[in-house]
Amino acid sequence: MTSVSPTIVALATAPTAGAVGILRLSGPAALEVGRRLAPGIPAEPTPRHAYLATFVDAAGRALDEGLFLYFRAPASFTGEDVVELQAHGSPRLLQLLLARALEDGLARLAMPGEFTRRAFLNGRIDLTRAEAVADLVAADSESAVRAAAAGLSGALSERVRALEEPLRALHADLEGVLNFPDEAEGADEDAGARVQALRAQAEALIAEAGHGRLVRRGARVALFGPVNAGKSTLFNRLVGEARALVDDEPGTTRDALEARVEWRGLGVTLFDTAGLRETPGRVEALGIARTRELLSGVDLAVLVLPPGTAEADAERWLAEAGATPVLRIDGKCDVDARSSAMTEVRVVEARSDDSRPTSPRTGVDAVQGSASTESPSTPRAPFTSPWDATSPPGTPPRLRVSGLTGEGVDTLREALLSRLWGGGTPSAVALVSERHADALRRASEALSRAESASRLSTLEVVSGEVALSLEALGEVSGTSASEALIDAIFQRFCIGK
Ligand SMILES: Nc1nc2c(c(=O)[nH]1)N(C=O)[C@@H](CNc1ccc(C(=O)N[C@@H](CCC(=O)O)C(=O)O)cc1)CN2
Ligand SMILES: Nc1nc2c(ncn2[C@@H]2O[C@H](COP(=O)(O)OP(=O)(O)OP(=O)(O)O)[C@@H](O)[C@H]2O)c(=O)[nH]1
Ligand SMILES: [Mg+2]
Repeated sequence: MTSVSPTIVALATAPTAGAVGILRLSGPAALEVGRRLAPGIPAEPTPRHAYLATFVDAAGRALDEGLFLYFRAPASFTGEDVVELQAHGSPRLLQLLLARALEDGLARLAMPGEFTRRAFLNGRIDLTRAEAVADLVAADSESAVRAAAAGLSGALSERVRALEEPLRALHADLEGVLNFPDEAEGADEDAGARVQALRAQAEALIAEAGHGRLVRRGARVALFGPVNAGKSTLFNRLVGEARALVDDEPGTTRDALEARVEWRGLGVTLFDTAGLRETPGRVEALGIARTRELLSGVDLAVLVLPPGTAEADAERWLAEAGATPVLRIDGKCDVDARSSAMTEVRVVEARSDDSRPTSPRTGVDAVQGSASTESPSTPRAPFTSPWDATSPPGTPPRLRVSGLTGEGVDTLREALLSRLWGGGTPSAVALVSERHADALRRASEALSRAESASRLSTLEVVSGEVALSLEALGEVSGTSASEALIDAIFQRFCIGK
């Protein structure tokens, strides 16, 4: 395969000015083309040795002085001969070098992802690792970097293999019993149990796809609630900059605003939205319509309620989020509730000598695990804890936050992370993509059919389903990926990768 591939060339670095820019060649003519650009290089250069060389144009005029690297097949990234010219990072200079490399027709421009595709086709990396290369290039948060790096070193690949190998062994056992019933007698005995165990493993991987998506594209969190609740003030506080306009006039925010932050390595896109109210003006109503649309597409909505909000109103605002999970908080908690209070708050306050709920971990608004900076068992004076000590017994405590003073904001951040992520750290995740999850689902479904067939049907049927499951799994690792699937995967890469 290596010897018939045409030689490809592309810039391996971004087409913007940088300290160094790299032109990379892969294929049988890589060295020849490379030496035309760097004639001072010996005909048989030492592999992996960095030569300082003059790069020249077709007329032999110097274009740059840079490093020349040769990797001899198969000990290279692609498994083919690879040559790199590491030049100064002028985009124009690199264009000239690229044009020169193409000039004699010995090499053609690489297609997107073609270097990595060759690494895959030449057996250097499997499909999940090739995908991790693209994930790493696209990573824009620490958790995305770490998860992709884990994928590159084989985290997902190994888990898929831990599924694929026993499944293949099972298939071989079943086929053995079917084809050589005498020799292989009994090899199918525990088939049902083996299938079940493998299916559980597949399901566990599928369950990680949600986290994979969060890590890959970051979480989306929107602040919403009635006008003037202090959403924009809180947004600015969470972002750490005065991004949103704040004013005491209700209806200040019209267009939703977004900002990207990184919390504990997790990328989070925060949205500030137009406040909701019953009788908005025309333009404001448009903003409110946008708020509703946005709420339907986020991972988590934060309902910011001003002090003294009546429960019936709170319920109404809650409903605006539709199916999106909501974390409800009491905003402007620095304001003395008594001055702005409505009846409900007074009723609750009359009971403020009630002991705090024993655990804030129950219910939807709870902070889980060590993420909470507030120990639920520590007794505290009323109004100093970010957790509302005055919540009626039996209801989950609500977080009290002030965007103005910053009170409760750290706890809110942890509560958001814990709701988005649950326990553990965002970095320790296998990046299961939608593509992987889809193939794993098909593998799991086939196993489920195999499992019932093991009770109700013939061994042929069981074995057939196990084979289907293997085929679906092979789409994850690449062992049975079709040309079309491989095309689709590598087209997402950038040129030069
Ligand atoms: N300059 C440069 N930096 C780069 C790359 C590159 O191609 N060029 N890479 C491109 O993505 C990444 C490094 N990936 C690489 C992966 C394998 C091999 C390689 O030569 N593998 C051989 C030998 C292994 C060994 O010596 O341990 C092999 O697998 O046989 C090289 C780079 C990131 N940095
Ligand atoms: N005391 C106090 N005042 C606050 C707090 N947050 C906001 N405010 C004030 O409340 C008013 C409204 O604040 P915004 O942050 O603009 O409220 P909003 O929810 O974004 O309002 P709209 O965009 O109009 O829906 C401003 O005068 C803020 O200074 C807070 O935590 N405590
Ligand atoms: Mg606002």
